[in-house]
Amino acid sequence: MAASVYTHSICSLLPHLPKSQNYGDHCNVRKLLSRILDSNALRKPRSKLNSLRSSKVNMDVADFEVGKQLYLGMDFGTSGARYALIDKEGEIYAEGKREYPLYMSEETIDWVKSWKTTLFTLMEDIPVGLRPAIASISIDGTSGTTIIVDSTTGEPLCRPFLYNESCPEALPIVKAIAPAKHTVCSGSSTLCKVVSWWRSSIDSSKTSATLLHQADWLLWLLHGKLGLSDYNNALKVGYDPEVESYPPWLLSQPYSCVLPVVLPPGTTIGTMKESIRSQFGFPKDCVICTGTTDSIAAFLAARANQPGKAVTSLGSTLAIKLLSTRRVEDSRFGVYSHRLDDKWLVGGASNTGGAVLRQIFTDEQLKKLSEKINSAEASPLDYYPLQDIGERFPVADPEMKPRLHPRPASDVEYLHGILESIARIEAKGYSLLKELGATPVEEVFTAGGGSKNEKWIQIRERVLGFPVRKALQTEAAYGAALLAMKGAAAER
Ligand SMILES: Nc1ncnc2c1ncn2[C@@H]1O[C@H](COP(=O)(O)OP(=O)(O)O)[C@@H](O)[C@H]1O
Ligand SMILES: O=C(CO)[C@H](O)[C@H](O)COP(=O)(O)O
Repeated sequence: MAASVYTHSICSLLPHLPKSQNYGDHCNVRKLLSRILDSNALRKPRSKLNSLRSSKVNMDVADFEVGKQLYLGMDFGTSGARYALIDKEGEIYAEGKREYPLYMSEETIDWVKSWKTTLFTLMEDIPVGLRPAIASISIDGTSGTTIIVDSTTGEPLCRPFLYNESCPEALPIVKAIAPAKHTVCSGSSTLCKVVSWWRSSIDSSKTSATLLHQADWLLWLLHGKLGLSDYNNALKVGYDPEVESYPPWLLSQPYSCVLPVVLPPGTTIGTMKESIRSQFGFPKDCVICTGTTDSIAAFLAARANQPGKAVTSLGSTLAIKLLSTRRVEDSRFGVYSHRLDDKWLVGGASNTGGAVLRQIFTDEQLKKLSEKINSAEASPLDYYPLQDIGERFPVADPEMKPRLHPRPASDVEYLHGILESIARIEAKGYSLLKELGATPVEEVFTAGGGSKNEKWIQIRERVLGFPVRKALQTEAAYGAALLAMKGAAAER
């Protein structure tokens, strides 16, 4: 028992490893722990582990026009959280970011405490002089990050299941009830996580539980109404955004009692809790709106509004979103469609991406080495960059192994090979969407931390074969702020 508890606790340390994987035969648990504690994010001495901050006020508060309304978006990504404060013209008044502080208890990261602390730390970073003008707030989070909470208190009943964790033991049960190739038929789906929790929890928890996603839970902290989600976050538990309801095959399950009420993204839920409002100096009519997922917020930020336009989020993970007039889903390849008003955002999320780069290079090294890459030349190196075993898209294979060798003597060549290999995965993703019937891609905008790498954009344009450029707004927090603006407009 001790071993399994310990393994379980290590699992939450290494979110990129499948939850139910038997670490006994994969690696020494101590080695896993030393790896996460040695990673970039944890190199600072414990005393320095308070969250690192950067923020920018783009307008002089003294010039702020009285009566003007501002809209606050917050993005809770993989490695940290950001906020953007904009006006109705989309002008950024202030923005900031915080890395997640790591709270350890018995070798386990307390992600819920980290996210909650980061939420209120970000709110403290917002210039006091601008807070009275904030009309509405929305939040995006990582998709499929699942928190089962007590329906009365909102307190988590177990540790969260992170976005890229997999519960393969639940997959046969889900496949037995869902239509073939449905979005939930993936080990990393929210429904597999709910089934996994349901099978392992005691009866008393079952009757008093509610499912929330990361963004839902953070928004609940601000508005205080439990059990509300949006149809982007709820997609992977089985909600059908086309008919705006859960399907009968899901409602007939015993665990359907935990399912949240689902609203469109950017819907006003209510005003901010008075205790928080008065503590931070927000206005009495500041409304909290339903959120979305991080890669959809990044798409919204890019303002790509024509079918055929796409956004690739080069964050910790590679997520692609193509605006299509046709809905496509095929869990065999990790392809699903999110609804965006009357169109569909077709795509998927790979486990490749920036987090693999960060395991090998610091951001400063990435910048310096990238400058030396000849982006016009194809790299002969063929990798499949993953942090560890398991891939979600464009191949849904929980057993896929990372391939990052042979490593050349030159770090410039090595980085070139990794960036080009990730570009090939991106290209495979877009050609797969076309094969499955989505509107063919014409142009790709780039969001996320990797969007600052001009050489990578040039490599990707060569590999993809169509125009690739950096989005005007590359932060998902900007997209969440646009959702807040939508919610406030609906209130007027
Ligand atoms: N110059 C760069 N070139 C390529 N990738 C970069 C560069 N700078 C940062 N990154 C990558 O950006 C990622 C962070 O992007 P971000 O959008 O903040 O991620 P997330 O929100 O998913 O945590 C890191 O994993 C890092 O490797
Ligand atoms: O990789 C991820 C974290 O960054 C998420 O899976 C990402 O949100 C993609 O999910 P979705 O396509 O549902 O937005």
